[in-house]
Amino acid sequence: MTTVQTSVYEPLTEPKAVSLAVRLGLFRDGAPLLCREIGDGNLNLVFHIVDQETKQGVIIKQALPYAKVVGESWPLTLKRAVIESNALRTFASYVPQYVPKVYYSDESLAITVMEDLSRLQIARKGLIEGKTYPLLSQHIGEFVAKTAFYTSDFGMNQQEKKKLAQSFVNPELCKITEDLVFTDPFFDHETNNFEDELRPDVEALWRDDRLHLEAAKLKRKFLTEADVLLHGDLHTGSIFVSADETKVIDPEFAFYGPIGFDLGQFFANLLLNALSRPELERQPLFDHIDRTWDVFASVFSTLWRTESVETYAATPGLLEDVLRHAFIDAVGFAGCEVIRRTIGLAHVADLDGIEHKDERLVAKRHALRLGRRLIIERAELTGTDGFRRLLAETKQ
Ligand SMILES: Nc1ncnc2c1ncn2[C@@H]1O[C@H](COP(=O)(O)OP(=O)(O)O)[C@@H](O)[C@H]1O
Ligand SMILES: CSC[C@H]1O[C@H](OP(=O)(O)O)[C@H](O)[C@@H]1O
Repeated sequence: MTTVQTSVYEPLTEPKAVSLAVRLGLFRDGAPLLCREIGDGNLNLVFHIVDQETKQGVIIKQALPYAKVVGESWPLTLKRAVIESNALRTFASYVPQYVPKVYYSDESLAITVMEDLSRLQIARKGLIEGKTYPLLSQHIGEFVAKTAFYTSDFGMNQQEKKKLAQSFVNPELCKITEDLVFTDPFFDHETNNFEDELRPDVEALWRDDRLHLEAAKLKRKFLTEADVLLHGDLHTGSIFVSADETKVIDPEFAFYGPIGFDLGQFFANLLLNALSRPELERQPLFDHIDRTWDVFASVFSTLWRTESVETYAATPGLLEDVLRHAFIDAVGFAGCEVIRRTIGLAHVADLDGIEHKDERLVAKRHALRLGRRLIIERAELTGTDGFRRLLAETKQ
């Protein structure tokens, strides 16, 4: 992967981002440039630089040496910028239509310079506004199927796969997920963050041995299964979308992990949006879950049958076994994500944005019951209609 190493690290400011863009020749000479730092995520700086005449823009994303959401007391590797730019390039080799173009990256500055996607909207924001995005699930199903298959031992040379997996060893970012998704919300941990009124519900989760056992099994999978190259944080805030285009951003958590993980994160964030809506307005979210799984299973199966490099791929029953386990795991991972986005460190605007406190608490209690059942009963779901059923059954 070509990542340049030129300068000594310093966090950029808006004027410095403009100077860098000019130095890199990203704009014509004398272009009237306007730069704004627009990062609204938990970790990084994002500079949007636009030529005021041509309206053409670029994005410079820069990692900070700490987690922005917490501050300097939480140091974090700058290497995540290299992981992010390399993941975007790797994904682009399979599904260029679903990722921003990377123009340049610099390891020392921890920057990725990429395509400006401002013409699109972050899916979480649009879904909160009630938009439906008819192609979102078809595109995400295809994105996950192709990136998973082509980076697996079935879709690429198995020696090359080991080398690729090595280049995506991402211990510090994985540790964040191991803690914030799989551990802290299930125990009385200082990173947790929830309304006082939820304490009895949360304490019940902390005492729930059955839940602990199943969450532990899912965490173990996340820790040990180097199956496919994952995005690693595929929530609706990591997806830009419009009526006809979808682009996945922010793969700094990329690593080799269990095939069901990205699907589970995506399902969970659709469910969190469903929980934030009146019942009668939830159908588009269920439709997205159904379609994501159907497209994923269909594209993955076709690639498996037509392009597999592994002798055993033709063994009757193996593909069905892989898909079945991917689904069960995705359901369980979705349960963990639903719980952590409700009571853990990093929340979602879908739930936190519910204005009326009583309604917000109702939705959050519902989320906790749903997450628990998804984790515990994951192997009993026979298809994506199980999400609908569990959401209905966990209503108070
Ligand atoms: N390629 C892009 N084009 C336009 N805006 C972007 C682009 N990448 C990121 N952004 C903006 O910056 C925000 C934060 O980016 P993100 O990659 O999610 O950062 P973080 O890693 O801190 O979560 C996004 O929500 C979006 O508004
Ligand atoms: C301390 S990181 C918390 C949380 O933030 C990440 O999301 P994003 O970078 O998209 O804002 C990731 O989900 C982490 O778990």
